[in-house]
Amino acid sequence: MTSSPTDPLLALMRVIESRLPDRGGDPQSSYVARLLHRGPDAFLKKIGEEAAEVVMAAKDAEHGADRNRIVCEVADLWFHCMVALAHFGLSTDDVLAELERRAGTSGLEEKARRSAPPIVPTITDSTP
Ligand SMILES: N=c1c2ncn([C@@H]3O[C@H](COP(=O)(O)OP(=O)(O)OP(=O)(O)O)[C@@H](O)[C@H]3O)c2ncn1[C@@H]1O[C@H](COP(=O)(O)O)[C@@H](O)[C@H]1O
Repeated sequence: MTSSPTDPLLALMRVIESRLPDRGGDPQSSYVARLLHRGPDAFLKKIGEEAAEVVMAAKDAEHGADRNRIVCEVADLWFHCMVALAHFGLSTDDVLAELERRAGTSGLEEKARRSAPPIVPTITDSTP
């Protein structure tokens, strides 16, 4: 377990999970249940939109606009990603565990490892 029980991300994750269709989430009374009921296309579209809004808020902030808009847009993006995680039976704990796994490994090192050419075994000719 990566997060503590008081972690706001964990608390929100549990609320989102409680809105899953097989947990009785009601699309009439819950935005999350409605998104989950509509299926992946609905929340994946929102993730794309919210990601674009993060970019726009950051570009606006570069030109003097309120930086707090970035916070709001990132919150919307995280929230919709969490809905996607719940749909696929995953949670913020899985993401935090992956980030923990990466801790201490330089991003440059990791990038170099990803783009390294595959190791091809050398075949030695043993015919007499
Ligand atoms: N954190 C959020 C949260 N962040 C954003 N949103 C909703 O996400 C949508 C953001 O979409 P937009 O900004 O594009 O607004 P919009 O144009 O109205 O959205 P669409 O019509 O395109 O869906 C809005 O409807 C927001 O209300 C959220 N809805 C819910 N939560 C959390 O989820 C919990 C459960 O919500 P319900 O399932 O609705 O009870 C809530 O108590 C909150 O803690």
